[in-house]
Amino acid sequence: MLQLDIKLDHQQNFTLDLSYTFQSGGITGIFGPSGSGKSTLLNCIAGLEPELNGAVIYNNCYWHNQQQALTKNYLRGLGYVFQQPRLFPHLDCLANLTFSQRWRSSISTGSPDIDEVIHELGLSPLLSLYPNQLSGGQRQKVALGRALLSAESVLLMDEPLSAVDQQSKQQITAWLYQLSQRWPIPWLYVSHEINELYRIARELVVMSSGQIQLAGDLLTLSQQAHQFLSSPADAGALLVGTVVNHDDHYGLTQLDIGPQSLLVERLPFNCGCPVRLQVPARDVSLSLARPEGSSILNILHGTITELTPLSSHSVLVQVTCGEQHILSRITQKSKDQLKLCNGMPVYLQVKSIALLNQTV
Ligand SMILES: Nc1ncnc2c1ncn2[C@@H]1O[C@H](COP(=O)(O)OP(=O)(O)OP(=O)(O)O)[C@@H](O)[C@H]1O
Repeated sequence: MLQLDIKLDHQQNFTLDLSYTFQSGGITGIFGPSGSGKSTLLNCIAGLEPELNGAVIYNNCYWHNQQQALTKNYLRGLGYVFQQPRLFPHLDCLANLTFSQRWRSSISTGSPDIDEVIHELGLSPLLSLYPNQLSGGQRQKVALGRALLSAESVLLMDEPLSAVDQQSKQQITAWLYQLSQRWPIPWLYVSHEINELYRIARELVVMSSGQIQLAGDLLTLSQQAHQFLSSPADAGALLVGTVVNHDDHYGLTQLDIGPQSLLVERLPFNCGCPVRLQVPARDVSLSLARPEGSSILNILHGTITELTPLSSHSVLVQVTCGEQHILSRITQKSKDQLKLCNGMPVYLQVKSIALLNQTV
């Protein structure tokens, strides 16, 4: 457990001021606009902010109290992936990966060994290469591996996959999620991509102007996270479903989301498997009567629970279906023509559904 009650002034331009407890086990996603203080928060934990005031307490041990660092940063047992990979240029990949292992006093339960890190990050062909022989994405993977192999107490990850291609990103986030389930240490993961956090996080912290605006269980907070997106086009709902049936003839899988079902492209999971799904708001349309003769397979019904103007021309509509919420982005004109308001029953046509994670 990592407890923070901290304050930091950066030359009177910016103040970080927050109190929060990061639990062990499961990833806490840190989200917020540029300049909201996400990196500064990680640096405070890492002992890299000399002006820090307040308390940083790891498992009842004060790392920092008031204006004094009580545990040197290299003795905190941290794994830290910085925004820039910061590899040692004179060491090859293998030596970079293993560099910090010599400082480890113990190996924490559930942590990965070097073979697993090399395999999961696809580093085998790179081991004898030097940082200047690597692409940006490859350098980031080595930095991630180095952090995972050096961490004993806390993992700090500042946009660790921002330079990695989409396919590798999906594979790596799936692995990091599994890892976070078996390795019970606090794990802070900064990303600008809310979908990346929807894939891996258990908790979400949303920051703005150096303060925490929202914090708690990811599934609960995902309903409000769209307020903080820089682009409304990214808005989408996070849903939890369960595999109930496969239709091999049509290559489809049926997922239950509460009392209603969705059909998605055939998934390689057994019945009963829980999954996290994302439904982009731009791919959900609304109608007052059940649509007939549509090629869209997924038609749900629910009740409007929130209407949020996104601009003078578009509106984000939250529709509650059982205990889950789906977002639909429509035009202001459609909203006016249909006379949509809170409490109104509507049908939703869902055009696309993305699988985020194989488990909840
Ligand atoms: N050493 C410093 N001296 C003065 N101001 C700083 C210093 N480091 C950061 N800041 C300021 O602190 C604020 C928060 O910066 P920080 O890097 O923590 O934001 P962030 O949320 O991580 O942003 P991004 O998402 O762009 O990485 C910014 O206004 C920045 O200009």
